[in-house]
Amino acid sequence: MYRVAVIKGDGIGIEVTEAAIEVINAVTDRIEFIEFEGGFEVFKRYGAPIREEDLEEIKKMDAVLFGATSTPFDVPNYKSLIITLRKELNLYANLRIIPDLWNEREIYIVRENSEGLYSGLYDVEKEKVVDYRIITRKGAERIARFAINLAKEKREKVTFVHKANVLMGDKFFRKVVLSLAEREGVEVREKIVDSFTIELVRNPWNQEIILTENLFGDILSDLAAIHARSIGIVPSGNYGDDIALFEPIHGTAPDIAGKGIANPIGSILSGAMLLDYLNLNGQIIWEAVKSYVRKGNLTPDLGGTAMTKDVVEGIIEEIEYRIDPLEWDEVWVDEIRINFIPTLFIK
Ligand SMILES: O=C(O)CC[C@H](C(=O)O)[C@@H](O)C(=O)O
Ligand SMILES: [Mn+2]
Repeated sequence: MYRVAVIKGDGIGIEVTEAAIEVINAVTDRIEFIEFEGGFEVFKRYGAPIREEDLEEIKKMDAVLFGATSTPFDVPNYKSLIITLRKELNLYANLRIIPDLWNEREIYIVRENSEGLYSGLYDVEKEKVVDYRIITRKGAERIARFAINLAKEKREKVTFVHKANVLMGDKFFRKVVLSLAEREGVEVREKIVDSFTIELVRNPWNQEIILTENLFGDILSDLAAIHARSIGIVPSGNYGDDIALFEPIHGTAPDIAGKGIANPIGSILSGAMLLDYLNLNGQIIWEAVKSYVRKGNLTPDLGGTAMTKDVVEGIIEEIEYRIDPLEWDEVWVDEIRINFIPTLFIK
C-alpha cells in the first residue's frame, strides 16, 4: 500500500484534487490518501502555511498530491505553501507537460525548482532591495541530469533556454549543462529566453526537452499552456531524490471556485504522473482522458457546458472500459438483450 499525502489547498484546488482522487481510485486500490491542511487559513492560525508536525509526517509519505494555493502579495511573513514544500521536500526538478490531447503531442518543460531567483535570499534596505539569483554547480548539474535522462528516454535533444548573454549565473549554468550533455552524448540546442518566447508561440511542438532556470520555467510553462487550449489541462511533477509532489500548474481560480465547473483534467493528469512515479498504471488515465476529450462534454474553459463531476464520470467510464472491456461487452449485450428481445414479441 502506498501512502500519499493530499493537500487540496484553496479555491478550485479542493474540487480538482477530489476529482483526481476519484479517478486514481478507479485505477488502483493500492494508495492510501492522507489529507493535510495547508495554505493561508493555516497561516492565520499557526503563523506558517503548514504545521511543522504535518510537514514531518508528509516527509515520510511516498508522494504528495497537491491542489492549488494562492499567495497574497501584502501579508508580512507569509510564504507560498508550494514554494515552502518544494524547499522543505527538496523537490529540485519540476516537469511540466503541456499536452495537445487532441493530436498526440506534448511540450516538455524541465524547470529548475530549488534556486535561481527563487533562492529566497534577499537584502532589504530603505532605498534598495536585492533578490539573489543563485545558480550552484550542484543545482545546475542535477537538473541538467534530469533533463538529459528524460531526453534519452524520449529520444530527444535538450533545448537549454537561458540568458547567458547577460547573466553571469546563466554563463555558469550553461557551462555545467553543456559539459554534462557532452559526457552523456546528448545534443543540446541553445535558445535565448526572450526570442525563444516567439518560437514557443509560433512553433511549440518540436522543441525537444526544454530545460531552463526557475523563474524562466515558471513563465514559459504558462505561456506554453496556451497550446493546451486551457491551463486547466496542464499537469506537473515536482521531483526530489526521496519524494515527489504532483500538482496542476493552474491557480485557485477564485472566480469559479465552488461553482463545480473547474476543469479537473490538469489535476487528473497530475494523478497519472503520480501513478507512473509509483510504478502504477498512469498510462490508462492518459488514454482515458484523451478518449474523453475527443467526444465528451467539456468544462466551460474549453467551450463546453460540463460540470467537473461530468468530466470525472466520463473519464472513469473510459477507464472502466479499458480495465474490463469484457464486462462492458456483457453490459452492452445485456442492453441489447433487454431492449431488443421484447420488441420481437410486440404485436
Ligand atoms: O503563488 C504561489 O504560491 C505559487 C507560485 C508558483 C511559482 O512557481 O511561482 C506557481 O506560479 C507555479 O507555477 O507553480
Ligand atoms: Mn506559475
